[in-house]
Amino acid sequence: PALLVSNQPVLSSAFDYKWQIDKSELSFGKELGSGEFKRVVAGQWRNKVDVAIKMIKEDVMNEDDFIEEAILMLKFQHDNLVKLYGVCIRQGPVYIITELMANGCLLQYIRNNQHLVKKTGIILDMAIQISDGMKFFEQSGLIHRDLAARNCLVGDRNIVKVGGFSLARFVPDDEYTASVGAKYAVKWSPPEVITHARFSSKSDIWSYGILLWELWSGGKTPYPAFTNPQALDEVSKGYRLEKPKLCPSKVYDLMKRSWQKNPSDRPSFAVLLDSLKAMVGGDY
Ligand SMILES: CS(=O)(=O)c1ccc(C(=O)Nc2cccc(-c3cn4ccnc4c(Nc4ccc(C(=O)N5CCOCC5)cc4)n3)c2)cc1
Repeated sequence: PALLVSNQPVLSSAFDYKWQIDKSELSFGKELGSGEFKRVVAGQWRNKVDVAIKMIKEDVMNEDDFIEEAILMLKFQHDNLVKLYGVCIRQGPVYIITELMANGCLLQYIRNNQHLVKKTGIILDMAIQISDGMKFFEQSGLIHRDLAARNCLVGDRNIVKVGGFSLARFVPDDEYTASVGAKYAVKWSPPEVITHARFSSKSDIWSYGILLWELWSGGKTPYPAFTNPQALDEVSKGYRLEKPKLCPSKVYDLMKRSWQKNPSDRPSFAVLLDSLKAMVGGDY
């Protein structure tokens, strides 16, 4: 059941006063990134708290979906999920105010810090933090649907959190088929999502396996030699990403388990987390 808010009164009841931020209390800094539907700008709240301000691009995205993301962030808080501070819902376009992650998206961070790939302990810890956040998603009955390095964020001291809840949805009780033909990240999606839009925590697990590959390959795009259609075709015939040079074989084993064709043959985030934690200290 979607947490759809259809109009202002419902909206303001969804976010009681303490979650509502007055725009006049915000100061705006540099643009951090901008996507098709929204911009993200650094800022300050009451001139003392560093924040990231997500602004919906006027009329290209319906506000309800945007608000739904904020409601999910509000209801599901965890140390490894980007924290919601509040929303601005009056005074024009809606803003989502979150904690500012000082080092930006994980994909760019890994690309800009290639030396990290040689530091197995640091990359392993990043992988553990993300699987911790995703285990919470899994246990909450939430599906992220767009897990990738580009949707994770890096704070200070290599703290990593899962962000980009925009496509997150609840686990469907029935056969969930999202609007077919909707735009998904092909190279991060398992076969059952591409062919039947059948999302589940097991499709998030597949994406997490791809994310592990991104981490250990220094932020390369998966299936570098293939276009999206070619990758689709090869994967459906059983082809899988090779082990990145610096990736420990035990981690690669987890990637391959995450890419089992049959969703129920893939591990849970709880199992992945325990397996990764057992590797800390060098047993990989
Ligand atoms: C210049 S680059 O390397 O090509 C590069 C390109 C893109 C990005 C990026 O993070 N994009 C993006 C897109 C949507 C939302 C978000 C995004 C969403 N957020 C939610 C909470 N916090 C953030 C946040 N924080 C950022 C983003 C960028 C920087 C920054 O300016 N950096 C440059 C210097 O090195 C540290 C990072 C610092 C904090 N960025 C971010 C970061 C670096």
